[in-house]
Amino acid sequence: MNVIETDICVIGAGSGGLSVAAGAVQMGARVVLIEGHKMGGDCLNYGCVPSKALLSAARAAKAAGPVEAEAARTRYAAAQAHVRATIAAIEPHDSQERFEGLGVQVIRDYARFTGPDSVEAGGQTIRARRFVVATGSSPVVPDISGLDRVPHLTNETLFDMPDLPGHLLVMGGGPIGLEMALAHRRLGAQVTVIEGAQALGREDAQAAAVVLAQLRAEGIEIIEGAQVERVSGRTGAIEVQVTGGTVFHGTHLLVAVGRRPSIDRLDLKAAGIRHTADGITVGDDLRSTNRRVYAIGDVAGRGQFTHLAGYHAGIIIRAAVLGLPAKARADHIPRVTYTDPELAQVGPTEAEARRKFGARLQVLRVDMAQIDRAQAEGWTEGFLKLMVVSGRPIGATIVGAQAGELIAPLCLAISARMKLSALAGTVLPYPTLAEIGKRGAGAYFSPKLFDNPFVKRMVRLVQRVMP
Ligand SMILES: Cc1cc2nc3c(=O)[nH]c(=O)nc-3n(C[C@H](O)[C@H](O)[C@H](O)COP(=O)(O)OP(=O)(O)OC[C@H]3O[C@@H](n4cnc5c(N)ncnc54)[C@H](O)[C@@H]3O)c2cc1C
Ligand SMILES: NC(=O)c1ccc[n+]([C@@H]2O[C@H](COP(=O)([O-])OP(=O)(O)OC[C@H]3O[C@@H](n4cnc5c(N)ncnc54)[C@H](O)[C@@H]3O)[C@@H](O)[C@H]2O)c1
Repeated sequence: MNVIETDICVIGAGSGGLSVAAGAVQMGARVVLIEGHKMGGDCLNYGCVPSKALLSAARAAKAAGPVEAEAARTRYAAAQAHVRATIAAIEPHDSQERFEGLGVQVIRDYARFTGPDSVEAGGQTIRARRFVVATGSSPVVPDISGLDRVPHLTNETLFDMPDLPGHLLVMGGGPIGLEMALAHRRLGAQVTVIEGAQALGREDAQAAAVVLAQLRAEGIEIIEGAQVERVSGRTGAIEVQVTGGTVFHGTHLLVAVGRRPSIDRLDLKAAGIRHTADGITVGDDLRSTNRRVYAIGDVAGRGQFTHLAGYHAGIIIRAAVLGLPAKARADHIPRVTYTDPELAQVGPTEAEARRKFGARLQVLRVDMAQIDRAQAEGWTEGFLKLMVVSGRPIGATIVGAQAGELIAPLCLAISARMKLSALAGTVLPYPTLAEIGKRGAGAYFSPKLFDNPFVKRMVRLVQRVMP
């Protein structure tokens, strides 16, 4: 068998793996990149990109107003075409040709470890100084009675549906379930979300309530506390039975109940790499139990976001390419659910911050309705919560129009561990929605300035003596 010797061997050409490969090769390392399926991974082909493209088409459909069934089907076909066109526009950036052009040796096959310092793929053995496992995750299809016999969709098949479903049943009220529920509702389907616990249960409860109320107002049925126990039927006539015996009827079923790390094909044992059900076990340095091997992105079990995989890639470049010490932080990683309104979070929620900081935590709240631009646009639903400890922001929740954009300056402030005074002192254009962050920071200083007897005495004194 042909043996390739290299500096860095990256397994998985998705968000994390591509970033490591591009960075490492451009900095002078020899890089082998192994991909078993599509270049670009989940985000480009089955995740962020198609889901946001479908949501965009759905927003346009809502703005255009309701149409008859036949027109809705045509509109759905156009929305799917927009999804394909968006992927096609981004694809070249993640392509084999581009990476080979950068000097990366690309092997198209599934890789498996054959020892602590070797993997096999494409009929070749690859020995590397460092390995980076970036194999991502796949949809969980739970062991529910009947599900193995009933046709169901996941994020890997949803974007290829030939026709608009009449009534989409969505199992799971997490970000995938709710984003796709909204997209399909706006494109003309009936939609029922069946959630075993609480929809958006990981999020700030007040913020989640704002989103859920709006989704229900758009006609999406959201059932909470309803664990799916049995599934039966066929495409066109599907029945889902939940705890308590209630049965929901629909034409199609989307399973969106979480993700599992993609490790089955890797033979991790052969390389002495330990893992749990969440993913490959790594420390803050992202090193596995085999010191030559790092794990990043979804497969590292520390969160499932493209920007997290990209951040991990930067840590690897520092550690494995430049040989510098590097540790991954987790306190500044944002997330956004792209419903309407959007829900954005960076750092801990109020409840998480209270558990950690107790009485040291101060929470500042600004309602969207207090922002002039929000009034002008009619986007008054939602709020900002700013979690502050010792004069520094440590977390922020924004729910409302464009929350995903509005969270950016707070991500910067938390990531750079800036003081609130920096936010409060920034001059922002008026009238913008972004003023909400500055208003939150201002709310921290207002009582200190305006309700302070010492300040009032000082001002009286200054006014008396000032010529
Ligand atoms: C519907 C949906 C919407 C999403 N929306 C967002 C969003 O809006 N924002 C966001 O930040 N995140 C979003 N995500 C999450 C995001 O897609 C993932 O966090 C991201 O893709 C993880 O990147 P990764 O590099 O870890 O894995 P991936 O991008 O999944 O790449 C892993 C690659 O490894 C390959 N592979 C697996 N096993 C092997 C092997 N043994 N050998 C060789 N190759 C292998 C796979 O084929 C794949 O190409 C969404 C996910 C889904 C499912
Ligand atoms: N906008 C984004 O950034 C974005 C979008 C989509 C996905 N993602 C990533 O992908 C991950 C996975 O998303 P997801 O929505 O699949 O998973 P999730 O784990 O976030 O949510 C799954 C939901 O399904 C429910 N559930 C589980 N079993 C059930 C059952 N038998 N019956 C009914 N409900 C059940 C859970 O209670 C949970 O609320 C996310 O956590 C996120 O990291 C990110």
